[in-house]
Parts: sequence; structure tokens; C-alpha cells
Amino acid sequence: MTRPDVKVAGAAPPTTPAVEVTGVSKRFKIRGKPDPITVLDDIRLTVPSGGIASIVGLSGAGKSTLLNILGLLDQPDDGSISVFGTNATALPERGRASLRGKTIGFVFQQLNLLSGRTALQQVAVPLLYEGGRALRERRRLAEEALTRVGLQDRLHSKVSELSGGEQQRVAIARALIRDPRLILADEPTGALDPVTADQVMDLLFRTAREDGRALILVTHDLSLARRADTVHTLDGGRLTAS
Ligand SMILES: Nc1ncnc2c1ncn2[C@@H]1O[C@H](COP(=O)(O)OP(=O)(O)OP(=O)(O)O)[C@@H](O)[C@H]1O
Repeated sequence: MTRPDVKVAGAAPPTTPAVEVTGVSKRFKIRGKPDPITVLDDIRLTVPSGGIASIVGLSGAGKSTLLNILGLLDQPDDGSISVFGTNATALPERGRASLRGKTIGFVFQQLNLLSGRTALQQVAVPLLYEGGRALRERRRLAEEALTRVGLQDRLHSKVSELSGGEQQRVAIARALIRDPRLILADEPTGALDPVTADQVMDLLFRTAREDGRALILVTHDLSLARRADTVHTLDGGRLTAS
């Protein structure tokens, strides 16, 4: 007899989406204006586990606002966000921070790297927030993450001594260090020359595809956006799939 709580070998894999956004709106109060502006209006988005989605839109369309909400860094005014089946909107701030730390890695155009630190120290920073790992273990994981992005020979270089593309690879290694099932990337190659940008994007896509991580990419670059499984356009506060 099979107990209902025992998983049967060969059963269908879980189909819980990485992200499920329902009816999300966001308004901002503008100084000197009586009425708030609506930046996001009834947004719906589902990104399957391991899926790659891109979000495009003109400057000011609300891409970063949406990404901040998807990354649980900001709360919507209406609607809900579920991350791997957990309704994050209903959680208190601490619960959201914990879910964020366990499941999401961020790669931004602004690297937010601390220039005085070595690549190894920089990449290990998220493990300090997590707590509970010995220094030796943190170093081993950081070395592993830097090796994955091809920087095994630059472990002890200060970030200020690295090129823009190398710095962005450090940022990717840092985003991967806690093994997130979802990566959020906001114009990750916006500051790089086209050849280096391509190499960094190849790395990001490869990392997502090979490891089955979901990736949500915000970009102005349409040809880059088309490499995703689904392309979504943000315009007038509405998100439409194209
Ligand atoms: N904290 C805030 N307070 C008031 N207005 C805001 C705030 N954050 C964003 N906005 C406004 O919301 C709109 C969308 O901004 P957002 O940064 O999300 O756009 P974006 O699509 O990412 O633009 P870009 O491509 O130029 O980075 C803009 O009009 C911006 O001024």
C-alpha cells in the first residue's frame, strides 16, 4: 500500500512556478501633484520554475519598480506575489527577507561592489548575512562560485583592479553563492561594451539553463530580450506578453 505522504518514484515533478504575480499595482506620490501616478496597473506574470523571462519597456515605464517588487524589496499597493508557492505579500518584512535570501539572487547594472575588498571577500558577503558557516566554508564556496564564472585566477584581486566585465562576473558569482532558484537581473550589461556584454549575458543564460534556475531579465536591448523563453513589454503601467 502506498502512503499518501510518500512520494512515488517517477511521479511528475512539482510544477510550482518560480514567480506568480496577480493584479499587482503600484502608485507613487509625486511632489507638488495632488494625485499619485500609477506606475504598475494590474500586472499579471507567471514565470515557471527554470523559465527565462525578459521585461522590456521605455525609460520610466516602471521596469525597476516591478523588479523591486518581484525581488521582495518593495511591496505593491494591490495584488500579490508568490515566490515558489509562498505568498510573499502576506508575510511580515522578516519573512520576506528570509524568503528573498533563500531563493533570489540579484544582478544589477550598478554593481554595488566594495572596491577595497578582494573578489573572494566580495562574493562571500551574502554568506555573512546568512550566518552559521565557518570562514573556511565561506571561502570554499566563494572560490567555487568565482571558478564557475571563470575568475579562478583573480580570487585575490581587489574589485577596483578588475575590468568592467570581470566586475560584472564577480557580481554574478555573488548572486549565485547562496544557490538561488531565481535570478533577477536589471540591465546587467548596460555599462559594458557589446562584446563583453555578450560574454557576460552568455554566462548568465548558461548559468540559468544548466542549473535550472529561473531568470527574469530587465533590459532595453530587444535582441537580448528575445533570447528569453517569454518577452513581456511594460507600457502605460500594463505588462503584455509578445
Ligand atoms: N520612490 C519613488 N517615488 C516617486 N516616483 C518614483 C519612485 N520610484 C520610481 N518612481 C517613478 O516611477 C516611474 C518608473 O520608474 P522606474 O525606475 O521603475 O522606470 P524604469 O522603466 O526602470 O526606467 P529606466 O529604464 O529609465 O531605468 C518613473 O516615473 C519614476 O520617476
